Parts: sequence; structure tokens; C-alpha cells
Amino acid sequence: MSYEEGLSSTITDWLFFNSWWLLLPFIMLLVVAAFIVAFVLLLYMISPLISPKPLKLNGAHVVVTGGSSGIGKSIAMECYRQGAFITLVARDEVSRNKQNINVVLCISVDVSKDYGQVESVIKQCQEKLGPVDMLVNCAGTSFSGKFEEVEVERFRSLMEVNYLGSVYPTRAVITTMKERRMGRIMFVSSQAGQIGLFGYTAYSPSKFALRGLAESLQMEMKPYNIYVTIAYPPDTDTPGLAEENRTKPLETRLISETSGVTQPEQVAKTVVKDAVQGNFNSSVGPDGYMLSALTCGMSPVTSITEGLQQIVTMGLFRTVALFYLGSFDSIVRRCMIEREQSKAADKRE
Ligand SMILES: NC(=O)C1=CN([C@@H]2O[C@H](COP(=O)(O)OP(=O)(O)OC[C@H]3O[C@@H](n4cnc5c(N)ncnc54)[C@H](OP(=O)(O)O)[C@@H]3O)[C@@H](O)[C@H]2O)C=CC1
Ligand SMILES: CCCCCCCCCCCCCCCC(=O)[C@@H](N)CO
Repeated sequence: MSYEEGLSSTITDWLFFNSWWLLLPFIMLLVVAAFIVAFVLLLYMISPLISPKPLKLNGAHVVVTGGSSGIGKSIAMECYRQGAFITLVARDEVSRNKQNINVVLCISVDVSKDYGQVESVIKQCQEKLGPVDMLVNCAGTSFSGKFEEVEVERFRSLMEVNYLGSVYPTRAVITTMKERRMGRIMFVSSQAGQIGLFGYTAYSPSKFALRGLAESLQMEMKPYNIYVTIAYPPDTDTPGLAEENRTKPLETRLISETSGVTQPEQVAKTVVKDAVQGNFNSSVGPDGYMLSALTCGMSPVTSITEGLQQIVTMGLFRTVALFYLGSFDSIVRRCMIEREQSKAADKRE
């Protein structure tokens, strides 16, 4: 043994017999890291058990309420493109030529008034096209205005159309879906169903209500292999939005500009994909993504990735949100001051 060899083995012996504990923190760190890696791997291994099997749209029967205009129409077209048979539901008679979409069945009914009527039209369409594989609750309407300026009747009518108008069709299809142990239900809420904003005192609650319905229903329906999706679109370029803009207060307009206006085809693509995959949450755009992670609360999780992303990003997004909230408050205050100043100026004249 040379002198150098002898020296290095002496050092190793010394480390091993006397100071091996110096390595203890590193060993512990390694063990913890290994555990974390193993845990995440395990989660990914069991993820197929959590994620539902995708629905095949080809040949499926899809009912779209509010399918004659805007987002509903785009959803119907997207499902049709993927090979589904479509039943369109709206109040006004839907003229096939006007709707450049080859729907198989058009039904004219008010989804929010009489449950008996809704049940009977669903029965009719099931007799013609077979059991409903996917129901899209998109019939709805919006209204914006200052709380004290909104007619009292409006609070009731929005709740009726947006909330009950989603309960009734769902109630009418659910028994058959449970028997068949399959199905998809989509509710179209709104970003205004995740946050309450100036001008939406009548609209937001009707969209928040859908979340309570969706969460409760999902818990009941999961063992029956029925998956619920709740979609939260941003402002979308539709006849409905144009109508809403006629009464929109300046504050609401300025705040909503944060997440811009999306095209209905884009919204349709995203939400249909999520519903097919059985994702509970469906959001559109980067703001939509942040809002959903931030407001996930106790809503069901449909993939491990989604859960991990929520855990990691929540604190960060809350920080971002505080800045948004601050800017919204300052918009509201600025508008109030400007209004008062112009009122005072009018008086002086
Ligand atoms: N556009 C937007 O910015 C956003 C919209 N949303 C939501 O998406 C949904 C669709 O909005 P959008 O496309 O803009 O709306 P549109 O006004 O363009 O279309 C609404 C559709 O719903 C139908 N409808 C309305 N009331 C009833 C009823 N009582 N019974 C049956 N059908 C009804 C309408 O047909 P008919 O009048 O013939 O009954 C029409 O087909 C709404 O729930 C809305 O709240 C969510 C986020 C953003
Ligand atoms: C991390 C936090 C991010 C926060 C982002 C906040 C963005 C707020 C924008 C809200 C827009 C409201 C759209 C309502 C659309 C609607 O339902 C009506 N137009 C229906 O016609």
C-alpha cells in the first residue's frame, strides 16, 4: 500500500467511524425527497382510477338548451362536428335554414317555467334519438345594472331562467342516465359565477347557484359514472352579450375588460373537451385558469395534475387577485367621484 492510498483509507475510516453523523442531514433530505417522488408517482399511478373514461361523441345524443344562439349554438355545432346527434332546445321556433347547423331535432319550450313540459319534451326527444348521453344547460340570460336600479322582478326572472332552467332539464334526464350508468351534464355558469362584480347583483347569484347544484349533483352521481362539468366562460361575443351591453354600467364594462372578449367557437371547443373528459371544472383563457384555481374550494378534482397545480398555485394567485381587487375598487371609486363632479358641474350651469 502506497503512502497516498494509506492516507485516503485512513480518512474514510475516520469519517465512517467517527463523523458519519455529519452526513445525517443529507441522508434525511434524500429520504424525504425520495418519499415525495414516490408519493407523486403513486398518485400518477392511481390517477386512471380518478379520471373518468372519455365519452365518445360520435353517435351520441346531445341535448343543448339555448342551442339556437351564441355559446349554445357553438356548442351544438362543435358536438355535431364530432359526430353527435343534436337536439336543440329554445323558446322561439328554431328555423333550420337560419341555423346553418344540421340539427336532428329542434324543440321549442321554455326550460324555466313548467317542469311537466320540460319532462315531456325530453321524453319526446329520447323516443326519437335514443337516451341522452350529454345534456348541455346553456339556456340563460344576463342583465347588468346598479343594484337599486334593477327592477325587483329581474332578480326572480334571472334565478328562474339561469338556475331553475338548468335544474329542470337535468332532473328530466337523470333517471335514465342513472339506469344506464353513464352520462354527462354540463352547466354553463360564468366568470361572474366565481366572483361577484359591480353591476351583477342580479346575474351573479344565479350563476353561483349553479356551482352549488353542480357540486352536490356530482357527489351523488359519481358512483353511477355520470360526470358533471361546470363551465365559467368570460365575456363572449354573442347576441346575448350585445343585449347586456345596452344597460351595462361603466364600472362593469371597465372591470370586465380585464379578461377581454372571447369568441363563442373558442369557448365551445374548450368546454366540450372538458365535458367529454369528465372534468368538473372548465375555464377559458389564462384569467379563467387563475380564477378556477383560486376559487376551487371543495369542488371535486378530476386529475392529479389539477390537484397538484391547485396546491402549488393557490397562494400565488391570491396575491395576484389582491392587486386585481384593489384595481376594481379604485375603478368603482373613480367612477363615483367623476359622476359626482359632473353632477355638481351640471348644477352650477
Ligand atoms: N355571452 C357571454 O358573455 C357569456 C354568457 N354566459 C352564459 O352562457 C349562456 C348563453 O349565453 P349567450 O350565448 O350569450 O346567450 P344568447 O342570448 O345569445 O342565447 C341564449 C339562448 O338561450 C335560449 N333561451 C333563453 N331563455 C330561455 C328559456 N327560458 N327557455 C329556453 N331557452 C331559452 C335562447 O333562445 P330563445 O330566446 O329562443 O329562448 C338562446 O338560444 C347564458 O347562460 C349566459 O349566462 C356565460 C358567460 C359569458
Ligand atoms: C387571479 C385572479 C384573476 C382575476 C381575474 C379577474 C377577471 C374578472 C373579469 C370578470 C368578467 C366577468 C364576465 C362575465 C361574463 C358574463 O357572464 C356576461 N357577459 C354574460 O353575458
